[in-house]
Amino acid sequence: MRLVLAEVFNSWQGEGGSVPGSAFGRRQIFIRFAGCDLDCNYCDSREFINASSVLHWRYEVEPFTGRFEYRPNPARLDEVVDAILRLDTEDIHSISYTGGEPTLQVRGLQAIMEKMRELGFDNFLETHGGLPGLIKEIAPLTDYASVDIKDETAKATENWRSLVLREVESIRILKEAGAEVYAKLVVTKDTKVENIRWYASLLKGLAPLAIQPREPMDIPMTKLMALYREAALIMGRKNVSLSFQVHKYLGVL
Ligand SMILES: C[S@@+](CC[C@H](N)C(=O)[O-])C[C@H]1O[C@@H](n2cnc3c(N)ncnc32)[C@H](O)[C@@H]1O
Ligand SMILES: Nc1nc2[nH]cc(C(=O)O)c2c(=O)[nH]1
Ligand code: SF4
Ligand SMILES: [Mg+2]
Repeated sequence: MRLVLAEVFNSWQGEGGSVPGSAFGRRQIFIRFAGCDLDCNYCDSREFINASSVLHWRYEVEPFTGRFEYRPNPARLDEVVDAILRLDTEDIHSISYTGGEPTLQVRGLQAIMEKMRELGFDNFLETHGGLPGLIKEIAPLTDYASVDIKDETAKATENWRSLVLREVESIRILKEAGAEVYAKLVVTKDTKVENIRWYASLLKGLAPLAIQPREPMDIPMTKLMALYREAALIMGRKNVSLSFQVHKYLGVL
């Protein structure tokens, strides 16, 4: 089994806010897969989007040291598991599978999620949710999931509305498989209120929503407050939270 990875590191989960299913503030070991089929204009992992150009993966030998060992891609499953276990600080809430888009390598993702569950870890999936057929294959191995709802302003793909509907379908699949799931929505100063209403109507009664300002932040607080309020009026005041990328403020991966 081979995996094309970007990096493996141990950090605090910096996103998700306080919605049920969020691991915000918890220790996680992150496996960042290379490759993505979308093109969000704000993506902070753009260097890993084209998997064929990611010739090496790296793992941080000690958390927060910025010291890495580099290995050639594709990675063997056993060497990735070895890197994870070396990074285990014995306070790990779950393993976070992110990227790029982890579900694009669904066989490798399945294999490592199985292995980590066997070793007693919970699995946390960070996904754009645009591939419900692949989500179906790993849903039984998923304990927690953050599924992005790509706002129109992300310009992630041609047919944006169809992507959002597929993301909602992925949320449904993960919930039915027993995972704790929340939706994450990156918003900008140009995010439209009528789109917030549409997302909130799709998510109402299905999953809570973490609203995350795009970094570097360009959205005025009054606008962020208005978007939050629109979502809460539709979804219920206990089902919406803010989420900031706190790891960027801490200066950690
Ligand atoms: C890099 S993506 C990888 C996982 C998956 N491809 C996705 O988009 O959900 C991880 C998370 O970072 C968020 N993200 C990426 N760049 C960001 C930025 N500049 N500001 C805020 N959130 C960002 C994404 O929206 C997503 O929730
Ligand atoms: N600390 C930290 N928390 C994160 N939450 C989601 C991340 C991601 O890139 O998927 C991420 C990340 O890159 N670092
Ligand atoms: S889906 Fe995720 S990895 Fe892909 S471009 Fe968007 S934010 Fe980046
Ligand atoms: Mg990140």
